[in-house]
Amino acid sequence: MSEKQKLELYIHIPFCASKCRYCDFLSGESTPEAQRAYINQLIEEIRAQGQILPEYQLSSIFIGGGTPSILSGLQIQNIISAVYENFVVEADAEISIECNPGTLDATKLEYYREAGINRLSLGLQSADDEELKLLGRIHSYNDFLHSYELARAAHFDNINIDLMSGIPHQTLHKWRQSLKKVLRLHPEHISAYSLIIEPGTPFAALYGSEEGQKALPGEDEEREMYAETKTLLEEYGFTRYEISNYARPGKECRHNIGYWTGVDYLGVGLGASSKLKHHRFHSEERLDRYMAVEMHRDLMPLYQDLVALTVADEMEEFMYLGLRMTKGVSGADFYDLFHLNMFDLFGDAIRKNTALGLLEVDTPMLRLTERGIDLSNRVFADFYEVLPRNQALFPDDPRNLF
Ligand SMILES: C[S@@+](CC[C@H](N)C(=O)[O-])C[C@H]1O[C@@H](n2cnc3c(N)ncnc32)[C@H](O)[C@@H]1O
Ligand SMILES: C[S@@+](CC[C@H](N)C(=O)[O-])C[C@H]1O[C@@H](n2cnc3c(N)ncnc32)[C@H](O)[C@@H]1O
Ligand code: SF4
Repeated sequence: MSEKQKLELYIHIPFCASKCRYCDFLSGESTPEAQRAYINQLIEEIRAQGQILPEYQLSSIFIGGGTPSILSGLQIQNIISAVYENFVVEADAEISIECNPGTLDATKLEYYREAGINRLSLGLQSADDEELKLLGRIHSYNDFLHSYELARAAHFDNINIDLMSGIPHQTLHKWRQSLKKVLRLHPEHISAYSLIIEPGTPFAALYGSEEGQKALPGEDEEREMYAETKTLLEEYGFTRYEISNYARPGKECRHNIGYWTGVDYLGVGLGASSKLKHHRFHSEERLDRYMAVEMHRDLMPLYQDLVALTVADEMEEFMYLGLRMTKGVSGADFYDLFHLNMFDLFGDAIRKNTALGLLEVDTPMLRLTERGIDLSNRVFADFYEVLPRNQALFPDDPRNLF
């Protein structure tokens, strides 16, 4: 029997208790009936996808949202059972679920464990109650502590905590206080994101204008927060392995590493993104239309913005996604995948950014410098749509026809 290919599965749960004021992810309030109907449709989709992708086996499953922990433990278990019934799942697969503080209880956690979930991601965002209120979160720091203790009591030994810096009126001191409170709990993983003011959110109306921006920490302060995060977390035994992600040894998130290293992934549920068989697409984003897809008949109505990736697209992705990781990208891995020399192919971008002190070469690795991490978007832009898209470069690849 031929060996199965590696696939990661993302499962989207688009429900939240209430909408946070900064968030533009695909999620909203709903009724228990709507949630039940959605889960039935999601399970139909999982069945249908399992049937058309028999050549794959799952190395990770990530249940994200929205707020997956708003569902009952049994509902989550039913979703995961459907995955096991329709896909081959590797024995040591990483199975994560995102949980919001204040929505967990011991029973839900018991169901999660029984279902095989082995990693929890808790969205704390801030350990300061004033900041939580300003963000529009439903929980207090004490609610979070309670959820965290329940998770430990249920023997979860791989817990991530999401935090956000750059919150309006946040100072370096306050950020440090949040980090320290969290570090005292000894989680295995911390994601520290910078708040992005997303168009169309209440935060965009409040803080998007020139006047509003004055409430946000300035660029220098943000950079200081960033530097402080690394210093403090390293003191506590964490390593930064990606621009926003820190882990204790061996606790890096395998699912997210897959996104940055070009592993195929399938997203199921409303608006989920996929990269599969040299194509990129995402699922229908409108709930009524998602619910109307006849999963057992034809999945095509589900797929939006389907694009075929050329070899050049995949080479560029290898660079600008791989460079997000602090260890960088390997010229040897590039050669194994594409049979070309990464340092020649991207010579201009590499020379320019090494001269600027933003990239460093440590053969066979190429990685961002500390300064390069601060200015990563500038570096990534030099690897985006720079290769020629013609037959001459890759004469044998059938994907050039696209
Ligand atoms: C989409 S949420 C889902 C998890 C869960 N509902 C929660 O909020 O805790 C995943 C993470 O994205 C981050 N996030 C959401 N909106 C963001 C924004 N505008 N800027 C930066 N990070 C954001 C938060 O840290 C959040 O924990
Ligand atoms: C911002 S990340 C947070 C991960 C977290 N820090 C951790 O270590 O587990 C997770 C969010 O990204 C989004 N996401 C991840 N994979 C996705 C996919 N394939 N399609 C759509 N959204 C996705 C979801 O909104 C999910 O809540
Ligand atoms: S709980 Fe998470 S997904 Fe829901 S609105 Fe808030 S940040 Fe967005």
